[in-house]
Amino acid sequence: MKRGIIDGKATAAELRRRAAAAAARLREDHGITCGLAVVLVGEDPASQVYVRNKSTQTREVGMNSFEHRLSADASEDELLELVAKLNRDPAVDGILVQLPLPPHMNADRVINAIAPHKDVDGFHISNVGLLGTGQRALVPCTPLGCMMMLREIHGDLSGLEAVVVGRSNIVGKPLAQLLMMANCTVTVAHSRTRDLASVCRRADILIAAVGRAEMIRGDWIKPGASVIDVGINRVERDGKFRLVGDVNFGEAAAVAGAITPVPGGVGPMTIACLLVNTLTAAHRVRNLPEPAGLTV
Ligand SMILES: Nc1nc(=O)c2c([nH]1)NC[C@@H]1CN(c3ccc(C(=O)N[C@@H](CCC(=O)O)C(=O)O)cc3)C=[N+]21
Repeated sequence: MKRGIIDGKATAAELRRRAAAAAARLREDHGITCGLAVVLVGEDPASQVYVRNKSTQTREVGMNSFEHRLSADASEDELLELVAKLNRDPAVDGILVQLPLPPHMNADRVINAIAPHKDVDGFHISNVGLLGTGQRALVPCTPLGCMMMLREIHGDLSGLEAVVVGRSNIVGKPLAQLLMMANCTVTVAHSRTRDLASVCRRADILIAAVGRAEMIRGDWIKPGASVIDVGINRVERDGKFRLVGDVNFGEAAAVAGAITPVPGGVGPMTIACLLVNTLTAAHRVRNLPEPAGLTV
C-alpha cells in the first residue's frame, strides 16, 4: 500500500517510457510506425494547449502525430468527411476528436462515425458496450489512468468500497465499470445524491469527477482513504489563474492515505494512456500480441 501524494507526472513518464519501448519494437520487428490523429474544431485556447501537449508527447515516444484543425464554423459534414478519410488511412492507428464540439455539431454522431478499432478515446458506442459487458474494448483514457494509479496505491482492489462522484460518459460511468471489474463495491453519486458527504465517507476509494472546484471537503473523507481527483478547474485566485481539482487538496491531504494532486495527477496519466491506447489499437488491428505492462 502506497501512501502520500501520488506523482502522476512521474507515473506518466514511466508509462511513456514503456510505450516508447513498445513503439520501437513495432518499428524494428514489423516496420510499423504508429500514428495518432487529433482533430480540433475551433479555437478554444485550453483545447489548443491539450492538443499541443498530446502531439509533442506522441512524437517523443516515437509515434507519428497528425493534427487536423477545422474552423469553428466548419459543417458537421466536413468533420464527418475528415473522420471517414482518417478511418481509411492505414498510417492512422488512433483517432481523437477533441471535445467539446461547437454547438451546431452532434458529438454522438461524430464519435460514432470513428472506426471502433481506431477509437482511442473509447467513446464509440461499440467500445462502451464491449466495456460494459466485460469484453475486450478500447478503454477511455482518464478512467484507465485512474485505475493505473489505484493499482500503484493498492495493488489488488478486491472488496474495497469505491465511491465515484460524477456520472459522465467520459469518466464516471466507464470508471465505475472498471472498478466493478476489479471487484470493488461501487457507488456512483452525483449532484442529486442525498447527503453526498456521508456517501463519500464510506469510501476506501473516492473518485472526484464532477467538475466543481474544491467541492469535496476534508471531513467528507474516511481517514486513510485513497482520493483520485479527476477535476481540472481553472479558478482566479489573487488575480491569477490557477488549476484546482474537485477536491479541497489542503483539507483532504491531511485525512487521506493517498491522494492525487491537480495539476500533476490524473491529467498527465490521461495523455500517457492515449499513447498506450494508440499502441494497443495498432497491435490489435494487425493481430499482433499486445505488449505487456501497458495496461491495467
Ligand atoms: N476527445 C477528447 N478526449 C480527451 O481526453 C479530452 C477531450 N476530448 N477534451 C478535453 C479534455 C481535457 N483533457 C485533459 C488531458 C490532460 C490534461 C493535463 O495533462 N493537465 C495537466 C495540466 C495542464 C495545464 O497546465 O493546463 C495536469 O493536470 O497536470 C488536462 C486535460 C483531455 N480531454
